[in-house]
Amino acid sequence: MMWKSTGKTIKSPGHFAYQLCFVREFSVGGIFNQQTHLEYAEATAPRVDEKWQQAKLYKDMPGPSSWRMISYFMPGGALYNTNLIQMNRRMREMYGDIYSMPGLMGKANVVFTYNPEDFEVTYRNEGLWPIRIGLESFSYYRKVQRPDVFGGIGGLVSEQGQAWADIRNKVNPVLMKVQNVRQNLPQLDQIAKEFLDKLETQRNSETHLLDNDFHDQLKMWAFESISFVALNTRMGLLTDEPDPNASRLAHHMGEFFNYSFKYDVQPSIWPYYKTPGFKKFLKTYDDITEITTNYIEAAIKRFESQNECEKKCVLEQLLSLNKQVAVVMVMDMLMAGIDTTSSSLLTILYHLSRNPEKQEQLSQELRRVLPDPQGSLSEESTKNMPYLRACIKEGLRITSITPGNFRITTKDLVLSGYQVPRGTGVLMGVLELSNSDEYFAKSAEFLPERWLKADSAPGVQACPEARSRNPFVYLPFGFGPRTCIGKRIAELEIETLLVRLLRSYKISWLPETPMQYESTIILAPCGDIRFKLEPVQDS
Ligand code: HEM
Repeated sequence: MMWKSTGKTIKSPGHFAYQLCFVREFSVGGIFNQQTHLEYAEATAPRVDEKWQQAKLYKDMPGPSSWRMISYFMPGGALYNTNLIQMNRRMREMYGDIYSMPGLMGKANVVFTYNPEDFEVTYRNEGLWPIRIGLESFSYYRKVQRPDVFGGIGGLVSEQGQAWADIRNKVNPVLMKVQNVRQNLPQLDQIAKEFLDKLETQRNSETHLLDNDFHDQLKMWAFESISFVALNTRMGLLTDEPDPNASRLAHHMGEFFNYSFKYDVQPSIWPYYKTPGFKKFLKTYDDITEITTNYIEAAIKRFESQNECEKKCVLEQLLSLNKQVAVVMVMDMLMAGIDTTSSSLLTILYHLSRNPEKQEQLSQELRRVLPDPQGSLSEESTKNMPYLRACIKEGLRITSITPGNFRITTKDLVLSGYQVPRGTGVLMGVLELSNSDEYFAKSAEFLPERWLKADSAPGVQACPEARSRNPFVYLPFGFGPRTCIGKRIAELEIETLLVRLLRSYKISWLPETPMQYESTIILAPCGDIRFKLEPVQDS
C-alpha cells in the first residue's frame, strides 16, 4: 500500500504489530516508558493560573478511547494497514488539529498537534533538560551490558535530565561551532572527489546510467565522511580495498538500524526476556564497540606523536573532555550520521532532478564557486552559496526525514485551549505543516527562491513571501537545547557533495513514479532509485 502526497510516496510495511508500534515511535525518539522519565525533570507545582483554569479539560480533547484505538488497528478498522504518516493523516481528518491518543499498555497519553502555536508553547516550556524518549536498547547495552566500556554513560540519544545535560554541555562547543566543524572541509571535499571518481567507474558513458545502487553508494560516502569527522580516520570504503574492519563496521551499521527498529520501535519482549535475536543484536553491538574503540586507540597513538601546535580535530577535542564521553559520542555520531545524511542528500537530489530549471540555476552558481571542477573547495570559496543552501532547505521542507518532533511535557501546558498535564507526550506534526499552503505558498512546488534573502544572481528572484514567517513550522533538525547535534556536520557534508556532483553532472530522475519512502526510524528513500548522470559541458 502506498501513500502519495506532493510528489512523495510512502510505503506501508502493512502489518498489525508494525502499526501498533507507531503509537510508540515517531521520528528520532520513541514513546516508551515515558511515565518514568518525569523523574528527570525538575519538580513543578500544579498550575493554578487563570489561563490554565479557563482552558478546557484534557478529558474533553477529541480522540479515541483505548478500545476504539485498538479497533482502528484491527482488520477493517480506520487505521488498518496504514503507516505512520497515513495514520496521522486519518486521525487528523477524524479528530482535527489536536487530538489525544490514549497510552496503550500502560504508556502515557500522547497529544498530536498540528498547530504551530502549540509547538512554540511546548518548546518554550521544555526547560533546560528537554525529554525526547530515546532508543532503549542503546541505554541497556551501554549501562547494563557494558559499563566497563561506557562507565554508565548512555549517550545523547537516550540519556535524560542532568545526565543528558552533562554530556550535551561538554560536546556542544565541539560539534555545534561552525568553524570547528568546517575545519573538516578539505578532507570532506577529498572524500566527495573520491566518491565522484568511483561513480565515474560505475557510470556507463553512453547511457549515463550507473551500474550500482546509488543509495548504497551514498551510504558508503556518508559512512566515510562521518567516520573521518568522528574518528579522524580514512576508512577507504570508496576504494577497491577498504580496511576490512571498516567494511565490517559499515556492514554492522547497516544492520544496526534494522535491529534498532525491531527492538526499540516495534513491540518486543526483550526488556523481560532476552530472545536469541536480541542476543545476536548485543553481539553486533559488541563488535561495533570493539572496532570503534580500536580506531580510537589507534588515533590516540597518532595524536601523541603529533606536533602540539596543530589544530585539534573533533576526536582529539572530545578525548580531552573525557575518554568515555568521546567513545559514546563517536558511536552516536556513526549511528546517527549515516542514514540521515544519505537519505537527505538523496531527497534533495531527487527534487533538483525533477526541477531542471532550478538545477540549472544552481549549476550557474556552482560554476562561480568552483570554476575549475578539478580544483579544491575552500572556506573562502564556499562562503557565498545562497542558492545551494536554499535548495537544501527546500528539499528538507518537502521531505523532512523526521516527519514529527516529540517531547514529554515537563510542565502543565495549555495547547490549543486544552489543559495538557505534565508528563504527557506531545507529537508536533511539522512535515504536514511545512507541506501546507497555509504556511508555504505553492507548497507542492520545489521553490528554493522562498529561502533567499535577496536576489542571488541575475534572473534568480528572492521570494521570501512564499515562506512562513513562523519559525516553528519548519524544523528538520528539531529545536532548542536538544536540537540535532550533527546539524553542522550534516550541512557541511551535504553541501560539499552537492557542489561536486552538480558541478560535474546534469542529473535527471529516471523512474516514472515519484521517489518512494519507507518510514522506519526515519523516512528513508526506497524502491526504484535511478538517476541519469550526464557530464556538464565544461567539466
Ligand atoms: C540531514 C541529516 C540529519 C537530520 C535531518 C537530523 C535530524 C535530527 C532531529 C530532528 C533530531 C531530534 C532533535 C530534537 O529533538 O529537537 C536529531 C537528533 C540527533 N541527531 Fe541528527 N539529523 C541529521 C544528521 C545527524 C548527524 C550527521 C549526526 C551525527 C553527528 C546526528 C546526530 C544526532 C544526535 C546525537 C541527536 C540526539 C541529540 C540530543 O538528544 O541531544 N544527526 N537529529
